[in-house]
Amino acid sequence: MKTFEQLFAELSDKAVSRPAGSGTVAALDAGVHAIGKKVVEEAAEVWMAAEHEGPERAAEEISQLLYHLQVLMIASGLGLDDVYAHL
Ligand SMILES: N=c1c2ncn([C@@H]3O[C@H](COP(=O)(O)OP(=O)(O)OP(=O)(O)O)[C@@H](O)[C@H]3O)c2ncn1[C@@H]1O[C@H](COP(=O)(O)O)[C@@H](O)[C@H]1O
Repeated sequence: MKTFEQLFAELSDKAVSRPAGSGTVAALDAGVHAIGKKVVEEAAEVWMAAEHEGPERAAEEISQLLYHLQVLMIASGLGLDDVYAHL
């Protein structure tokens, strides 16, 4: 288990170190357009899970949406504080 901040630190490191086989590196190389499409797809899956599939599936889909949002943040040059400033 990891927190939002721990995952963001891990993904930020991977963006720099670019380890072989990393899905995050592949997503970053695909670019903001492709990552954005993934965010929209995952958001729809969150909605469907929450409405039809129960809390456990909703939690799983929400974790995936948070992951893709973090990849989009990194691809856009945004840090945690840039987003937290608006919460
Ligand atoms: N938390 C996640 C995470 N959540 C979601 N995903 C990605 O999102 C996909 C889930 O999307 P879908 O539900 O659409 O499943 P899918 O259709 O089978 O996936 P695709 O065919 O679209 O890739 C997964 O296959 C992963 O590619 C994640 N990929 C990585 N992480 C974590 O990110 C860290 C870095 O990962 P790597 O960069 O791969 O090393 C590690 O701690 C991982 O646990």
